[in-house]
This record gives sequence, C-alpha cells and structure tokens, in this order.
Amino acid sequence: MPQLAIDKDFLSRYAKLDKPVRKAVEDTLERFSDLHHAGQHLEKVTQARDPRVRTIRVTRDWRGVVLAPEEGDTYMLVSVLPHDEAYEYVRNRRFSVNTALGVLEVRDEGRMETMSQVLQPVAQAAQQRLFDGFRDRDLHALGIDEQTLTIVRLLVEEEHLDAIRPMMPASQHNVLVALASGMSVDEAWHEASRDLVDEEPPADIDPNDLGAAIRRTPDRAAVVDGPEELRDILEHPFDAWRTFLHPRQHRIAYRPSYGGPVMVTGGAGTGKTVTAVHRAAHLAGRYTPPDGTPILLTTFTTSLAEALRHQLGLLVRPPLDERVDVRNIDKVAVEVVRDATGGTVEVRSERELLWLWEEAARDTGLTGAFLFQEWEHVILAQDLGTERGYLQCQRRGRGSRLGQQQRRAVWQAVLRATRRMADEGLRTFPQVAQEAAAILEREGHRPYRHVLVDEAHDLHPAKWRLVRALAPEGPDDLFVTGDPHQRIYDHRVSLAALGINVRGRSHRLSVSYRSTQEILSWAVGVLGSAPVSGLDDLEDRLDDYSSLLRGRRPEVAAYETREAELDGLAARVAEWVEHGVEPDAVGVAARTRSAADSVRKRLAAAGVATTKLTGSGGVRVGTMHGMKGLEFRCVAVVGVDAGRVPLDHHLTPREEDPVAHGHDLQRERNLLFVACTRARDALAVSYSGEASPFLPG
Ligand SMILES: Nc1ncnc2c1ncn2[C@@H]1O[C@H](COP(=O)(O)OP(=O)(O)OP(=O)(O)O)[C@@H](O)[C@H]1O
Repeated sequence: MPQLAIDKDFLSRYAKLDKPVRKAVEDTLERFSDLHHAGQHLEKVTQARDPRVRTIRVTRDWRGVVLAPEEGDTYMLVSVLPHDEAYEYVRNRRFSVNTALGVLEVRDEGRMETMSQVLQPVAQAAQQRLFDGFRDRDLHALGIDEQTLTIVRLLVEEEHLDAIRPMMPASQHNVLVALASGMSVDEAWHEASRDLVDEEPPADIDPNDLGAAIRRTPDRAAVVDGPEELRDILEHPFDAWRTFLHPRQHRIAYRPSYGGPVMVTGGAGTGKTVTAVHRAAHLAGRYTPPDGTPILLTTFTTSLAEALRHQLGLLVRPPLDERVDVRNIDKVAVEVVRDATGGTVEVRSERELLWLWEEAARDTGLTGAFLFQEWEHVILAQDLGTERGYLQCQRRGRGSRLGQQQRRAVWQAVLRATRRMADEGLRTFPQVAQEAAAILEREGHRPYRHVLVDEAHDLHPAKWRLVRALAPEGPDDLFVTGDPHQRIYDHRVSLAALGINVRGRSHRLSVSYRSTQEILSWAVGVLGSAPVSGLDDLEDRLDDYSSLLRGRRPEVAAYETREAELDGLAARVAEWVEHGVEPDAVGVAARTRSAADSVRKRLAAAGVATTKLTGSGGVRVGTMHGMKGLEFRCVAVVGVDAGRVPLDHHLTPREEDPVAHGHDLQRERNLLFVACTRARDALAVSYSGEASPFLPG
C-alpha cells in the first residue's frame, strides 16, 4: 500500500501561506492523495540532485516539493515554495538515510560543494585540522558518510563547523559538535543514540527504505494515515507538537506499555505536558473501557486542566476523548468526598482560615501561620492521626526544633483548629485530598484505570496519596511529569515513600521547544547552585538542558524608582505590540498581587488593555505564581528588587528554622525561574533600587 508522509518543513511553510495559496495546496493534495496514481501528478526536474525529489504544481507561482520512492512506496510532502525556490531546492538537495542511526536526513549538496572549494586552501595552509584526531573508521561508525567526511577533513576551526550547519544533515552535524566539544567517540555515540526512537540502534539499515527512516525520525517526518488525517494536520498548522515529536518524547509517549508508574522530568518547556497528552492519547486509543471513565489526566489548577483539555481535544477525536477525564486534582478530590458524604464540600485557603488558626495558637507562644504550616507540612503531609505519631515523627523540612512539651502544645492547638474547622464545615484542599484517599482506600474503590499527572512537582503528599488510590497498582497505572526546579509550593515528596516506585521507568527530556537558548541560559542562573532533589530522591540537574532556538539575550533594566520602572515597562510593552506581537501574547508578572495591580493601572494609563494571565484580548498581567504552566511570546518580569524577590515575609526566619529558610529561598528562586521561562522570544526583567540577589551576574 503506498503511504503518504509529511515533513515538518511542509507544515511550517504551509502555516505561513496566504489563504488562497493554502486552498490551492489543499486542492493539489486532494488530487495527489490517490497515491496509486500519485506519480502522474509529479514533475521530474532536469538537473535534480536527487532523482527522487520531484515537484507538483500548486498554482502558477507555487510548487510543492515531494520525495517520491524509487523503491518502497512512501511519498513525502517535503515543502511548499515559490516556483523558483522550489526548482533551486530540487537542484541542490539530496535525501539520505543515516548509516549508523537510520534516521532520514537531507543536505544541501550544492552549498556543501561550494563550501568545500572555499575551505580547501584554508585547510591546506593549516598545520592542524579540527578532526585530525579521529580516524575515518570511527567517524563512519558515528554515521558520517563519505561526502560529509570530505568536508569534515577540511574544517580547521569551530566556526567552520558552525558555518556548515545549515547545509549538513542535522544528525551528522550533532555528532561532529559532540566530538568538537571534547567528547570521545564512545561518548558521542552515546549522546547520538540517546535520541533514537527505539531503545536499541537499528540493526539493519536499508539506505533506500525511506519508510523505515521516516519512522525513525518523528521530529521531522510523520506518516499520515490517509487524506482525513492529512486534512486534520493541515487544519492545525501551528500545532506542530501534534504531529512531530522529539524521538525521546515519542519513545516515552508511545511505548506500548509500562510495568508500573512512570516519571518524566525535564526543564521548563521541554514538552512534558505534550508528552503526557500524547501518552493519554495512546492509552485512549488502545483501551476498550469496561464501565466508567478509565483514564484521568490531571494537573494542579483548573486553568491548567482547561489548557490540557484543549490540547487533548486537538489530539483525540470523539468518541475516544470520552475515555479521558481531564480535571484538576482538587476537583477530583472534592468529587470523591462529595459522592461519599452526600454533602457540599466548602474549601478555604490558608489566608481565609488564618483567623481561626491564630485563635487556636493563642497561649502556645507560636503564630497561627506557624501552626497552620506545621499541620499542613508535617501532620497532613505524613498523615499523622495520633498525638503519639506526631511526637515521634521526623519533621522533614522544618528545621526548628520543638521539644516534646512544645509538640504536645502544637498537637492540642491543631486539634482545636481542625475541630473548629469541622464545626464550621470548612476544609483545605490537602485535607479534602486526604479524606478522598482514605475513602477510596476504605472502600477499595479505584475509579480510574490509568492516571496521568502533569505539573506533579507541586502536589502536596496528601494529593499524592489520592493519586495513588485512584488507580489499581499495575501496568500503566501512573504517568507523572514534573520539574523539581519549578517547585513553587513547598511540598517535597519522595515517591518511593508514597509507594510509587518509578525505578527503571524514569525518563528525562532536555530540549526546550519554548524558550531560546539565551533565555534558558540566563534563567538557569536564577536557580543558584544548591542541589535540588527530585521526586525519586535523586539529585535533579539541568546540565543537559538546551534549546535549538536562538534569539536575543534577556534584557535586565535598572531604575531609580518604581514609577520610572513602570514607565519603562509601558514603553517596552508598547514596543512589542508595535512590532506586531499580539497583546495577549505578552505576559507581565510581578511578585505580589498589589504589584500586579500597579502594573495594570500603569498600562491602562498608557492606553494598553490588560487582562488576567489566563484571559485574552489584552496584555496578560498577574503574579509570578499565576505564570505556572503558561507561555507567551514576550514576558516582562517587574519588581525584581532586593525588597521583593525574595519576599521577606514569605521566608521562615533563619533563626526560627534554618532548613525551612533554605527551602523557602529556593522556592523563591524557582518562582522567578518559572516566570522567566514562560517567554518564547523575548524576556525583559526590571527592578528599582537594589537588584534582587537572585539576578545572575
Ligand atoms: N515536539 C514538539 N514539537 C513542537 N512543539 C513542541 C514539541 N514539544 C513541545 N512543544 C511546544 O513547546 C512548548 C512547551 O511544551 P510543554 O508545555 O509541553 O513543556 P513543559 O515541559 O510541560 O513546560 P513547563 O515545565 O514549563 O510547563 C509548547 O508550546 C509546546 O507546544
């Protein structure tokens, strides 16, 4: 059966076409989609570099470029280009299959030849060349083919290697970059083979089997199931994540089955959410529900759940989407408790309950806030039901020592507060989660077959216990994604301690699809150097975190006064909008609500419409906390001064609890990191007076 495939370049070029040309592309594809007669529509170009590369007429001015099979039966839509560019493309490009990795590659042979001629005299004059230390045999084993080798032997400086990047097969260039950075042949191979779609490198590579090569290259090419799927892809040309996954994302999301819980970590923007959504789609596709909803895709807040629902809707069509229940974990908890108790569930925040905790703390010598934190971070977190349990527990993360007498006093005060809450019918979300988990455990009821948790790094342990209780232990029970560097609520959990064993099923993503390398490198500096422990109790590092995108360095602006800073912000935002950035693709974050309000007022005075962070129709403004999980083309983070970042009154005093103080400081760093890594193209950070100690350099 002939098959159709699509190249990522085709989709991104199609996305930028005017409507009438798009329509013409669709009409052309309609004719072409009967692949048994596809060849009839294709034109061979004289002087084509690669006889398999043909063109197809779209309009008088536009042509599609198609890779047609010589052997095999896979046609690939490569690009859509203005007439002359299409012919230029065909005269210069050659497709190949990487001899070691088996992935599909394309090169601009014309430019490589010209470059070789330019480099020849430079190489002859040089004493030493860049890759003199590597034998041909070793380079071949890494997938460097004869033609590339010719040019590789002419490279003298790393700049030459940079210069040939746009014309080279990417997979071969990556290997050369690894070697040039000082890696051994073995290390370079390890690096390259990590990004294969299969666990093992392919054993037999057929250089003519384009179909197999396409399957091994999910980040640039995808086989399309038929005309309907092609239409569906073209309907969402800006959502490349639906069709083209990084090989590691693909390998994680589409592995047929896992023996137990899976954990996916990775820096901001590396596609953890995308991978979770694809995994949900995979599970939905292969699962025949008995009764009830089998799959839960959950996250931290309602607005993040809303975004997940939207993404899933783009990937999974009705009626399959009904197999996936998308809701935030608090809502799941409330529903379990409501169903079991039959009553309403009134939930309050710490701030709303503080008066009650202050009253309970009276005469203990402690503050209501301390007491509340002790309850939430120690008693609820460890699910301690008795005074004895509390007296004997380890108060992880709460460094200040409490003697037995003090602990007794705390326990009694907590009892007073929680009884009062019960009398008033009030609960907190972690408390509801604890109740929900207890109900499910008691009844032995498991409402879901599979549970996927996004933004998992911020879940309270009680919510983790709920997650554990929602699905029966077994294959594909849990799939969690998170990044401990983005932990902005101080809930540190050890999955192992919660009975969730991810050993051998822990995966890491490292390529950011969101922010430029310049933004990433700067933002990582905000995190500081303290070791960060992951959900699996191992240290989590961002050493291999990088981006393929390049752009301007983040701008850090200092002002004398807050007013001057807000004026500067208004000017920056106006400039972005003047340069064509949609207002709702601009996000502005401040540390506190009142600072965000001042931003809104100042922008309004400058005639700039604003809305909330999850809104649309204006520049989106809010707190750094509210930035969690969102994404913007341009981000401004304001008020990053010593008085506000870190926010002193959110830090446990060092003398009261040095460990908690350290954690709080890290949490504040993470918060700034989260806000900054929401930016795709541009990041502007500003402060007035003294700069925050977290700002790099
Ligand atoms: N394979 C892909 N192809 C194209 N775009 C992708 C791909 N994977 C992710 N993206 C895009 O990169 C951005 C970040 O992806 P995503 O939100 O999944 O990352 P994340 O790791 O969950 O981020 P964060 O931890 O910051 O919330 C999104 O715009 C997403 O559409």
